[in-house]
Amino acid sequence: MQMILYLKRVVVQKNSPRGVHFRRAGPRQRVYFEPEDVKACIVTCGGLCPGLNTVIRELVCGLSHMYNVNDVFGIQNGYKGFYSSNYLPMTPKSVNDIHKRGGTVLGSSRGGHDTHKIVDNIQDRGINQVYIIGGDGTQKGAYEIFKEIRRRGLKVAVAGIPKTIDNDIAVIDKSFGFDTAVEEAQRAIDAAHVEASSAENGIGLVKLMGRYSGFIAMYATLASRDVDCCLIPESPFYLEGEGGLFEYIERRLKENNHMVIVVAEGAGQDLIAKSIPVADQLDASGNKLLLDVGLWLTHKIKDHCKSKKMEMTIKYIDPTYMIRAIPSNASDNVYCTLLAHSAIHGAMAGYSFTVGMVNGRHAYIPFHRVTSTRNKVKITDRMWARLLSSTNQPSFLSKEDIMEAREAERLANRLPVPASSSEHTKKHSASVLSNGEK
Ligand SMILES: Nc1ncnc2c1ncn2[C@@H]1O[C@H](COP(=O)(O)OP(=O)(O)O)[C@@H](O)[C@H]1O
Ligand SMILES: O=P(O)(O)OC[C@H]1O[C@](O)(COP(=O)(O)O)[C@@H](O)[C@@H]1O
Ligand SMILES: [Mg+2]
Repeated sequence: MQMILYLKRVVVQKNSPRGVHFRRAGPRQRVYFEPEDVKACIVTCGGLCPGLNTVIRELVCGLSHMYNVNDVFGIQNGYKGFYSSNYLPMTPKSVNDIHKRGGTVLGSSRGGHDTHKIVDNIQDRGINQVYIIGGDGTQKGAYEIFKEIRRRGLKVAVAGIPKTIDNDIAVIDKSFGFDTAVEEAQRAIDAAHVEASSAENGIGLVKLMGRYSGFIAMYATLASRDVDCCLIPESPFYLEGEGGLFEYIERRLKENNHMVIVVAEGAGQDLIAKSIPVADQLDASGNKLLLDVGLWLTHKIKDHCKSKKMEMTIKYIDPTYMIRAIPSNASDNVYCTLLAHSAIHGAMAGYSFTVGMVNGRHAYIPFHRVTSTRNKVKITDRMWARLLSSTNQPSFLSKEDIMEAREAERLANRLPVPASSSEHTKKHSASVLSNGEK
């Protein structure tokens, strides 16, 4: 069984003359597996995300209702559960209500990916469909499992379903749970706004998730309209001097008596490291553990205002785990259902892949495509420009920084050097092209 690519023209990217084609997701006329021979398992890995239980439910119910597959098992607590825990039998009845709960009924974990032990167990237990729900690390793990399965010549389909609250998975339009997280973040921003506006020179500071990508912070800011400044990892900022954060805070407080700052957890890590030098620490999966930018900023702002003899109050709200521990909202529930169904159709057809929506269409994506890069906010793109104009915050960038970021983006996308006068027009038409199939 092979990963089959490029049969259906679904996605055409602007820079590749022949385009990059992914196979369109959906039911196939002919399936590879006989339903009565299927033994499927489901695992959830990495951090939590709204919608995990919905995906699990729809995998179990979809396999049963669409293909009459009833031998489905849950792997407990992430990858290590393949070789260290009992496999849980799952039925449509046992998962009937789980989509109403946050978290994952299967449990999750970081670390513990031992490819050989995992594939040994898949082989010994006669599993022939493996559904793996998780983020970038998990999809790398799924690819390793797929390669080992292929090396051993096993007839096992591996279906990756990308999850991450940070929305940092490459290629796909959006990860499930992201909308729910942005919606929940509004409650924290509202609280920060109420606290700030009820004090004299009040500052509300909200920290949101986003290790390397500031999508939650950016969308939560755009949605709220109460935010005066949004800080994300992709846009370095500085505190002191002209155009710095302190100057902006002073101005905003003078103008409006209060302000709200949203900071993504990965923002300003270089600044913190400079002021509090500590050795890098990693979690069990090898991800860098971040220093608390919210707490650090709170102290820095307080110290600055004290040195300027400015009376002020700052309230720091950290809702990070609250926004990912809730059940998914209606639109994420629908999205989770479609992803689960696409995964089932692909696995039944015998493919191995990561499933996802690409330019509005569900597609089967080769694992390496989603694991080789990370989706990040482009600070030279329209969305970040919209945010800057909605908050009125400083960009913290010099003209040189912007040119440098544009050049890096141009090189990464292998775009031609723009003629300066027609640069905007060219960029615009290229973006339009990249968003459509034709
Ligand atoms: N490069 C890799 N190769 C194999 N497994 C990996 C790799 N990176 C992470 N994993 C495994 O994937 C799981 C989840 O990874 P992690 O980074 O914690 O979360 P996420 O998948 O959400 O990014 C962990 O069990 C980890 O051991
Ligand atoms: O404390 P934990 O659960 O290890 O994870 C915290 C991290 O998980 C995230 O939610 C992302 O997790 P994933 O990599 O699992 O998608 C980050 O935003 C955050 O830094
Ligand atoms: Mg990750």
